[in-house]
Amino acid sequence: MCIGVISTYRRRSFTTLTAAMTSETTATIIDGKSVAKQIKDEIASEISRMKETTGIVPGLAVILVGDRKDSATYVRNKKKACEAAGIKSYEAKLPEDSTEEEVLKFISEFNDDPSVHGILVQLPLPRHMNEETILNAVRIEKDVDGFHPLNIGRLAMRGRQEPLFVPCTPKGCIELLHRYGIDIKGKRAVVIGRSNIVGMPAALLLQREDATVSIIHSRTKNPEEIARQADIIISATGQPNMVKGSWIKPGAVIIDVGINPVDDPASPRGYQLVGDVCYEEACKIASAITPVPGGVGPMTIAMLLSNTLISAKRVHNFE
Ligand SMILES: Nc1nc2c(c(=O)[nH]1)N[C@@H](CN(C=O)c1ccc(C(=O)N[C@@H](CCC(=O)O)C(=O)O)cc1)CN2
Repeated sequence: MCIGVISTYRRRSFTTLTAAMTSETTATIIDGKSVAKQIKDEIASEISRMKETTGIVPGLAVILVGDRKDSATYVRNKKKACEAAGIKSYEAKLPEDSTEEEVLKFISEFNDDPSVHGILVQLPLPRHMNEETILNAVRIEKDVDGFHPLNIGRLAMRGRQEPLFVPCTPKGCIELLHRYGIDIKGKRAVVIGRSNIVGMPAALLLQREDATVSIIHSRTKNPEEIARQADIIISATGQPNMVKGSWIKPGAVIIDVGINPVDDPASPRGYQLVGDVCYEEACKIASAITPVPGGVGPMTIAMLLSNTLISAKRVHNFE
């Protein structure tokens, strides 16, 4: 039984379970951790070939503002992953009470530094800062997070200029589907959540892959009914265990982006991480599912390395 928060998405509850839910079917577990490792190995060997033939070392600059523990962990993990792949990392750590101007100054320095091929501002920023102003200051050629409005705009406009980078988490979701041989073309896809970082770009990527896409958000009426039509669900709401078994069509593929801490005094950290989707229930109904942890999370960092390599190759015309 999955226990989650009561969310605005859940307007009515379903009492009848589908037949598949009571059967013994078990979904394929989409192992993001292994896929991410494989991709990071592929990137490391490409970087080593690039270094040998041209001497070029890709560089990634990370800007961290404030003292959030989770953000500090993600930045540390990004740095470690860069080192292992042969990417040089540059770091700017600023205190919580820094001004926007101070952050913009670092962005400007990294924008002008030719050894930096990618710039990333760790999110969320402190509340007194304007995220848009800061993300807009990153040169689009170095926007390895793909959050610049020009890159997002290009993602939305097919047949015109292509985005230089695609946001890492949604890119990782699609990569998982590809690497598990899951067809997207012509499928009904439902994205739950419409954030700029995950939900919206995930929906844009799915429709670029020729899926028929719906987005469920906090004002959607009857979200269960819409979700139950999906062949593929990508959930990115940050609401623990919100998507119950009753939301899932038998045989659907579930990509769970949520990484939600819930109190667990028995665990060494005092909490455990759960997804947006009630995993136990979903495993009995879906054909494939990403676990939390070990699903989409590790792909975010693998895609960041991939975008940094793309940037370095583009700057130096390396094939
Ligand atoms: N500038 C950005 N900020 C943020 C992004 C982003 O893509 N760019 N995404 C998230 C945080 N994030 C990377 O920054 C991130 C989150 C989670 C993971 C991950 O590997 N999670 C593990 C569990 C980790 C744990 O045990 O604590 C997993 O899911 O298996 C990597 C990166 C918000 N900010």
